[in-house]
Amino acid sequence: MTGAESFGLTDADLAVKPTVYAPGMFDGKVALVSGGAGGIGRATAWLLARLGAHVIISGRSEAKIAGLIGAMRETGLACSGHAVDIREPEGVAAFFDRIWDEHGQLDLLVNSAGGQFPQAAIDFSVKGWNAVINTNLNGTWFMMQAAARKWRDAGQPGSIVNVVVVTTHGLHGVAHTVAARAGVIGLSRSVAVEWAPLGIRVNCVAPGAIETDGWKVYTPQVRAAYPMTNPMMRAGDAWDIAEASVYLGGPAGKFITGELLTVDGGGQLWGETWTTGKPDYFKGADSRGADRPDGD
Ligand SMILES: CCC/C=C/C(=O)SCCNC(=O)CCNC(=O)[C@H](O)C(C)(C)COP(=O)([O-])OP(=O)([O-])OC[C@H]1O[C@@H](n2cnc3c(N)ncnc32)[C@H](O)[C@@H]1OP(=O)([O-])[O-]
Ligand SMILES: NC(=O)C1=CN([C@@H]2O[C@H](COP(=O)(O)OP(=O)(O)OC[C@H]3O[C@@H](n4cnc5c(N)ncnc54)[C@H](OP(=O)(O)O)[C@@H]3O)[C@@H](O)[C@H]2O)C=CC1
Repeated sequence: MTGAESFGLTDADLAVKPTVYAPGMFDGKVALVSGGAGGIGRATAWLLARLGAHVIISGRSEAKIAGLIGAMRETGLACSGHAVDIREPEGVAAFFDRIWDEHGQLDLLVNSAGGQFPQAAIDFSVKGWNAVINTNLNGTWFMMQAAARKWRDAGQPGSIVNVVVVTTHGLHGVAHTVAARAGVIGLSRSVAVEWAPLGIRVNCVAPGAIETDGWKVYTPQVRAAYPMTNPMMRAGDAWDIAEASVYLGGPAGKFITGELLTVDGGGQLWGETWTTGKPDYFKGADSRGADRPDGD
């Protein structure tokens, strides 16, 4: 970790971190990264720009976007950005109009905007549930549909990568996001078929514990236990997800669509993820208490 208030890779790291990909791989291409000034989106934006793409960065905060654009332009990379709330379909549609006005093309959309707060599902408020579903399911869909309409109307091919969450085991304390991301995964598989005739590929990347500023919603005790989420006994970094997204979304993935790539250090096979802390119940039989309502 880089300090008390900031987690994960810095712009200085991202400007020089070695990559497995060839320079110039995205020359002449335009890529859009939603949540592009966040941790995973930021790494993806740096990687795509370093590989030659003009990268468009979106998010809600103008200030965060401006900071990233300043840092990337200082190193000579091509980028631009706009504040767009993915939950607003009209704003999203206008944003894609602007992209086509300015560039006349888009080759890759990486949907990294998203997030949730940790809470026991039984306590979710209606507003909290809606905030997470609207952000992660509806917002991702508005971005996907707006991109696909532009590609269809322009007769251009395109590629979408949706950054989701691992949904295959009972991820504790974030049931709202698991519901939303399972929706995105199902949606992606369906439109991978519907949009194949349009030359549009749609894939998902499911990160495990990846150290970013997104971790600020978790307590220090919860964060300290994230290495226990997988058999490698460590967190991943945003570059792991950026390189996976580029693999699926770029030329290496040209025969891949409707796929989900899990990048979690083996966490689906072994590990424990407790986003609100490990409940006494799961610490062993002795801590269950005699009054457990198990029907016995
Ligand atoms: C292995 C790790 C697993 C995954 C890790 C990652 O993904 S990390 C990287 C991912 N990055 C992130 O996760 C980034 C951090 N997450 C977020 O920014 C938000 O969770 C968001 C994505 C929903 C933002 O949507 P937004 O701007 O609309 O949100 P808002 O702030 O305005 O709240 C709306 C309503 O939600 C409710 N509510 C909110 N918080 C809590 C809470 N703690 N407690 C209870 N309830 C809470 C509340 O009802 C609130 O309304 P109120 O009562 O205030 O009137
Ligand atoms: N880090 C991890 O361990 C894991 C992350 N993920 C997922 O990966 C994705 C990226 O996470 P990460 O980079 O770590 O988190 P961050 O919180 O660092 O980045 C998420 C970005 O999403 C943007 N965002 C949130 N809501 C909206 C919205 N309504 N409209 C537009 N932009 C929005 C935020 O930008 P702004 O503040 O400007 O609105 C923020 O920069 C998320 O979907 C996350 O849930 C999944 C599993 C694990």
